[in-house]
Amino acid sequence: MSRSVLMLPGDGIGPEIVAEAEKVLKKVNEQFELGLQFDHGLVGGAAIDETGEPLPGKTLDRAEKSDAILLGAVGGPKWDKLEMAKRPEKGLLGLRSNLKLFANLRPAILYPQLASASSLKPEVVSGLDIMIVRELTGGIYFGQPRGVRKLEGGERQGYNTYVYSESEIRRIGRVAFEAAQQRSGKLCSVDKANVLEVTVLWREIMDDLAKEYPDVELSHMYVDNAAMQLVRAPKQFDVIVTGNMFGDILSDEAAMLTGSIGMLPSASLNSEKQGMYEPCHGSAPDIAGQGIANPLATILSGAMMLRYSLGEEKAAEAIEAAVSKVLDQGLRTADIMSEGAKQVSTREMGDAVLAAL
Ligand SMILES: NC(=O)c1ccc[n+]([C@@H]2O[C@H](COP(=O)([O-])OP(=O)(O)OC[C@H]3O[C@@H](n4cnc5c(N)ncnc54)[C@H](O)[C@@H]3O)[C@@H](O)[C@H]2O)c1
Ligand SMILES: CC(C)[C@H](C(=O)O)[C@@H](O)C(=O)O
Ligand SMILES: [Mg+2]
Repeated sequence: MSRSVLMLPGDGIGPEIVAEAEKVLKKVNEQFELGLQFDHGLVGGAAIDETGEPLPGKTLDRAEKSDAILLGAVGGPKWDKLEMAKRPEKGLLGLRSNLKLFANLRPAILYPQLASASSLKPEVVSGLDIMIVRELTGGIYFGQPRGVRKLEGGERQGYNTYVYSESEIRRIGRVAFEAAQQRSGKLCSVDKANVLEVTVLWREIMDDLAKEYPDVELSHMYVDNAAMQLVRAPKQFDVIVTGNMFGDILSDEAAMLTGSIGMLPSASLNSEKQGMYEPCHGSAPDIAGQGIANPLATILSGAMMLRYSLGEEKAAEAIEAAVSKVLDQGLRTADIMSEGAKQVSTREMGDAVLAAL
């Protein structure tokens, strides 16, 4: 059976890290006879430069037809002066909303080899394994109305709208409860229900859902406290479920517990389990073109793709084991470098994973 994977490298370090993930995926494709066909497309700034649009129709069409997508990152200062609707990030958000990729899974796992790279003391983070379930196609990112308007008197006012419907909350809630069932049975829902009505409803629906999952212990936490607890005692969390913007912020925070944002992969799924896979980090314009970016988050996103969209658990585990092996060998990109380790480039890291497979 032939399945198609669309590679969307994007901007900045995107092409550098996707090239390494592609090598790795092609190798497991051969080893495990997966029958994957690889195609490439344009998104973000790269697409603007070529076509004038951050999400060209051709890319969306291919994305809709593919079994899974691997995306690098989009954005960068070159396009920051464009109006919002034309920015590279619109291409990414357009893919997420058009493909209805409402469930964003962001696992923050500390590899024991990287304990000293974590922002926290080893005893606070050792064994850390958190799953952040972020709602991805709603909330303040997509709420209407939005924009910048002129007030009486001429002053301008920027505005966005934070909305969630019951059904949107319920469907992401189910993903999180099911994830908790498969893990330790603990779920923490993060909101701002002391201030925002939209999250009062969020909390109510989560409580309602909890009745259907008696084996899951549901707790609630305000987002400001959750941000603090993540750096105070992160191992109290197993699965976290939250809205689009809070999830964006908390996942970057959680990344540093694992040593680097360059270690955090993600899966964005729709109800058909079609998925887009991407590292949680951005296009890192400050290090683009230098060959020093960490490709592991993207390589691990490739493993998530094999697991969640392609049903190839063995191949996914092989990639994860290979990543662990290169870390055992003491190989580190600059962002996770520590004393006594050997610093390698983006390409050398990809080659090492390839060799470890
Ligand atoms: N999914 C995405 O495509 C995505 C995600 C986040 C940000 N962005 C975009 O990326 C651009 C830059 O955003 P930013 O600087 O706020 O965030 P960023 O994640 O690109 O970079 C933040 C910091 O982390 C470092 N970093 C990121 N990835 C790394 C890696 N793989 N290896 C080593 N270091 C890494 C960068 O060098 C930088 O110092 C913006 O245009 C933003 O909108 C895109
Ligand atoms: C680039 C941006 C639109 C995106 C987001 O905010 O979702 C990014 O920060 C992410 O975490 O994937
Ligand atoms: Mg982000």
